[in-house]
Amino acid sequence: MTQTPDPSAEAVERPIAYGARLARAVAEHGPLCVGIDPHPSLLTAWGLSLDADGLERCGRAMVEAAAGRVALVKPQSAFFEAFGSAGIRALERVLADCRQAGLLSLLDVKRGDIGSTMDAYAAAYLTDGSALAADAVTLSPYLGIGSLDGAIATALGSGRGVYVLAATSNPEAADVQRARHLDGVAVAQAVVAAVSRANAEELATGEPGAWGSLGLVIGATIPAETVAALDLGVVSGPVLAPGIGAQGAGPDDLPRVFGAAARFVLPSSSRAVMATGPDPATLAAAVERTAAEYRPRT
Ligand SMILES: O=C(O)c1cc(=O)[nH]c(=O)n1[C@@H]1O[C@H](COP(=O)(O)O)[C@@H](O)[C@H]1O
Repeated sequence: MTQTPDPSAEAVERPIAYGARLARAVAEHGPLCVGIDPHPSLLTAWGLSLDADGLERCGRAMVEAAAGRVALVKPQSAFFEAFGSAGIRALERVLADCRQAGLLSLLDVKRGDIGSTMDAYAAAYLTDGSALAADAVTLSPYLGIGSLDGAIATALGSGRGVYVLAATSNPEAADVQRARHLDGVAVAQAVVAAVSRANAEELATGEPGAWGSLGLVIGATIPAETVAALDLGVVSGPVLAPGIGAQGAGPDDLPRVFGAAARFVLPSSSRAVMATGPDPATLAAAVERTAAEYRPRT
């Protein structure tokens, strides 16, 4: 996995690495990631119209509730794409609000394609000046982890990050992710190892002790057999852990699944938080309460 950005570009102006920016935000606010998943049923429950205007109001209200209370938010692109170009425009506004509020955005797009196509996705999501630019995106490695090399280089070169799916929270995932390579290593573990190696290379040239800019996605609901197939001792970057709240996992599941890597875990909750809206004060209180549940006890 190649992850070193173009050295000539670095010499001109080196942006602050995503891992360093994230570690700082987590130190300030705690590790909770609030998901922005405007399901149609949620728009209805919030009294909003089932169109791009409803989406935009919902998404922007979530940014307002999260800003200054958590380190990052994760808009789910699918719910915006479902409304076509007007939905994409709403997503652009939500991302612009994040930038303005100084709130890190992790755009959940789960892209994974051949390398040349990945370069176009990277231009859309990981390049300064793009209307859809986020601080990080989710990527799928299941066309081969090497197919993500170009997107990873683009992310690192612009001070952004990517989160690579390793062991996801859905029950169907085990067939592929727990399968073993000929040498016996589980597919999900090979993803963990490749991302961790790339982080080690990045960190070798950066601030000691900082987080790597490349993350993993490991569901907080994964079963014991999947946990047993993973060695997370090598992790040195963020681990997004969806599955808390609506999918049933809670704070007590994190040590069971992540062990010593728990210090890198970003628990992510969408529906459980959003269900408390739309009243802004109630929503902000739910964000704060959930964030407090996951902050390390001092
Ligand atoms: O990449 C993700 O965020 C993700 C990975 C995974 O393994 N499981 C998972 O649920 N997700 C996403 O996390 C969100 C789940 O939200 P809630 O179940 O409502 O908290 C959705 O946007 C999912 O697409």
